Amino acid sequence: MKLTFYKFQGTGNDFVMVDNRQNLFDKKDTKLIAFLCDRRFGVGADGLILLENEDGLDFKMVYFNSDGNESTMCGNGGRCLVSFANYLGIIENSASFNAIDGLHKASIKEGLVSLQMKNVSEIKEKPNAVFLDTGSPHHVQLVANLKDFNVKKEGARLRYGVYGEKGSNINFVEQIDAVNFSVRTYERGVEDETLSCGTGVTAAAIAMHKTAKTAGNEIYIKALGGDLTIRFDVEDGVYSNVFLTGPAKFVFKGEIDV
Ligand SMILES: N[C@@H](CCC[C@H](N)C(=O)O)C(=O)O
Repeated sequence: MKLTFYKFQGTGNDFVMVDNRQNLFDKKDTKLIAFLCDRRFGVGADGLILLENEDGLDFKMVYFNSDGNESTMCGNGGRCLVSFANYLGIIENSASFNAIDGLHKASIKEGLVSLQMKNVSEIKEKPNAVFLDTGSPHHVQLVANLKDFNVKKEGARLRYGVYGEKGSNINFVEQIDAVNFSVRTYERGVEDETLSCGTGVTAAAIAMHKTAKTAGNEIYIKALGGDLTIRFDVEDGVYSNVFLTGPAKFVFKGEIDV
């Protein structure tokens, strides 16, 4: 059987997209999803996303990591899915959709996709790191000389050593100036560094504000695969109106034997 797929990327975080509005895709087929994400034998991606119907909303997002397992929210994936919905003609420049962490609103302007993320209030400050959930769990840690930092080795050590089997994504951050930061992320479920992680840079921006490394509420992040902006309001320790903005682009469409 042939499966039609679409490849999208957001700051280098790349995804296989499948239009599953007819519900034909077997979500329990972990091996198939891992195969489609495999960079040597399949299409190649950090994750796979199904676009499905949702009553009263534009669509529903179902996200799987490249290991084939369904996971929690993916910020760059959500932005790419909005771009995909626009490509399919389901939406024009705005969208409301459901994901595993609830309702998301998004807009497309001047080629950039802006996605509203969940509110964040529970933020755990540890001696050398911050842990918070921006739709997915994130450890955020400042390091010196991020460019030469061994993200894969240290990320894997913390992911399993501190957070166990359930795990966490691990973000390493270097401050550039008052509102600019560089971030590199080790993603669970990919079990490697990716070029960018949307929920990760959102977590990094909030963590930097919470620990007074910045007083800004518009933070600019350099990921390996490109630049992202995070804006938020904060009142009584609650971060709301959190928006993640950046490019989300169509790469190619294809068919694969499955
Ligand atoms: N790349 C994502 C995060 C995807 C989820 C993550 N790997 C997990 O399982 O927690 C993003 O852009 O947010």
